[in-house]
Amino acid sequence: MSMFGGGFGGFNVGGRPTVGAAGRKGNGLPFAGIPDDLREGVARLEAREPDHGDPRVPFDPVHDAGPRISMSRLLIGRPGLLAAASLAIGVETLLLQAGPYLVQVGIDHGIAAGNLRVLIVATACFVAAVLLTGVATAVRMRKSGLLAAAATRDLRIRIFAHLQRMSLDYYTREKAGVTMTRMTSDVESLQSLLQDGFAQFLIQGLTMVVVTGLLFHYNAYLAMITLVLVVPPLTIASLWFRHAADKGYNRQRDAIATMFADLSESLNGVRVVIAHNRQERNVVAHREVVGSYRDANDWTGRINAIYGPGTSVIGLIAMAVLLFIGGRMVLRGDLTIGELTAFVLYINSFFQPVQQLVQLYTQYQQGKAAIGKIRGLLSSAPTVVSARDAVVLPPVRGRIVFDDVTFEYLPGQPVLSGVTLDIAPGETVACVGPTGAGKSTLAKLVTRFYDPTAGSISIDGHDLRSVTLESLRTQIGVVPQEPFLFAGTLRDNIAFARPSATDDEVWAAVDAVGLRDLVQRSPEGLDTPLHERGQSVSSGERQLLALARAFLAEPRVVVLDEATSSLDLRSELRVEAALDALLQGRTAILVAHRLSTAMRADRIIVVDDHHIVETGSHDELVAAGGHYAAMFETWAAHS
Ligand SMILES: Nc1ncnc2c1ncn2[C@@H]1O[C@H](COP(=O)(O)OP(=O)(O)OP(=O)(O)O)[C@@H](O)[C@H]1O
Repeated sequence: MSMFGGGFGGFNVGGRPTVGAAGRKGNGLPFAGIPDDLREGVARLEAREPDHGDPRVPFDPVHDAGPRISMSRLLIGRPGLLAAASLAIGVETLLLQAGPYLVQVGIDHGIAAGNLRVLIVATACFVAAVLLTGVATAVRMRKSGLLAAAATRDLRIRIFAHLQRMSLDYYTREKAGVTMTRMTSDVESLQSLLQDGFAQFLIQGLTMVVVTGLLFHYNAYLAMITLVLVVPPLTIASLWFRHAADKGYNRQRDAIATMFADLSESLNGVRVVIAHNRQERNVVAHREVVGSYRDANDWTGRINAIYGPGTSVIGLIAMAVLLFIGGRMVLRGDLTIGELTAFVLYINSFFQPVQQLVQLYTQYQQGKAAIGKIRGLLSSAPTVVSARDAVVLPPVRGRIVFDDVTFEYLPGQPVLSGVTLDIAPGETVACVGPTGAGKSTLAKLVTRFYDPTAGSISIDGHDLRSVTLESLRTQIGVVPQEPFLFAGTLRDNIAFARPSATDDEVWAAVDAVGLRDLVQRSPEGLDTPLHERGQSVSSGERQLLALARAFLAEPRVVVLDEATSSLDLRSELRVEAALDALLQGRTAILVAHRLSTAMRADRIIVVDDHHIVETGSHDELVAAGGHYAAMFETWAAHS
């Protein structure tokens, strides 16, 4: 098991980029070093640079190796911060309850006894208690804020690492928006719970204990009446609320996830939406989704609206009853006015926590629902993983063998069945056939995006399942049907599989696919930023960039799913020339949508009805007069 930092060489994820040896030699600068008069300024700047520390996320490519997520684990993850925050909470709570006691002392021993000195001391103590409370609150907020930020940062990285680990089928199954919700709204609701929720929970709970003690200290009889009047109705109301809130908050989290999913789909598909005039319908559909979210909120709002004021009324009635009973005790001389005042003030401090705890319970429910969802995500395992005893695939020559391979996306519905194929090192095999025949699926099996349901695929005699995924994928270059470009520079995109590539190597790849023009035309050359998903380049250029990316990765085997979008003749010729350069000396599997591409291959296989129905060179297949010959005839007649 390797830590993130170790796995990525010189870069410590979440921390500062580590400085290379050359950089260190020159006092942090590669060339002349830092002049003495600037050194102090640089030291100051460096000191101010945020240090993100060690994210403490163990990375395992197979499982999420971290401990099971739970509220208590998140809290005790940073014991120092927790201890400091707890201490501040204790001080804050006790100081907050000093007020009514000092009022009682001021009234009974100051005002009623006519002693100004006592009144002044009581007032001064009151002010001091307020100031100290302020300090304790500040310390508590700072420490719990740090605790929450650290815990949620670790959690975010852990979820992200898990998403990197998941196989393709997960992303086909799960909506991107739902996954985004786990990373955003769910983690945020946990953050607010850790930052403020738990501290308040402790403060209010502790306050109730302290105040109960004080009520008994002032008058046990009155305290007993308070408990008898208040505890039974509060318990019944709280049990009801707990049950109702559990249901409500789970519903709310699901509704948020659905809303995000709808939003992200609309944003990703915005071009199609505009082109097909779907805006109005989409608004209607989104209104439905937002409507269910509103309903979920409405439900939780309604139960809060019953519970909150309900407990208030119980508290205030109890206060009125106690004012009457306590007042009679004062009249009889069993209680001083100061004691009654303090008692009534403390009753208020007894109910306020109940009110607060209601709000906190709401927050706790949200956090608990979020933890459940995150735990569900983290416990889902990738379906395609390196076996425990997997070996590193040595450099291959590139012989690929399909041995009686059957594959089903859905149980009982084979997409490929009994496929047997032997591809020689350096051979280019084009895969043709009708739409939906299973050509792309065949290509995905070679890159181990999926594992065969039955049979096996091997490369140079190694079953794909017996070698590590990393070593397999470094030797297989994939050019997908819809090349994806990332927001970043041209260089970042071309050197995606090998970020350490030198400028010369990047330029060699650019030249190999004939993109020098584009790079030279771009305002900042290789450093020109591309827009998200490469929207700022044409689709032909996107394909060429994807080919350059594969070229630079120098794989032994190339799997290329040809883009279906038609290009103008000039672009098509450029793509074909780039393809020739890429395939030179490599084993290649081409999913060919254009017969002109298929014709250039050493061998063509025709996939239809889950099987390879024909195989041979272009001339052989045309001469055989089968499926391929018919396809070729139709194609020739239309071109
Ligand atoms: N993730 C999936 N889950 C379920 N079925 C799938 C999935 N991906 C593809 N299929 C189905 O498998 C079959 C083969 O799909 P595949 O993409 O391999 O076809 P293809 O021959 O490459 O088609 P095209 O020429 O249109 O690209 C299709 O019927 C498709 O609907």
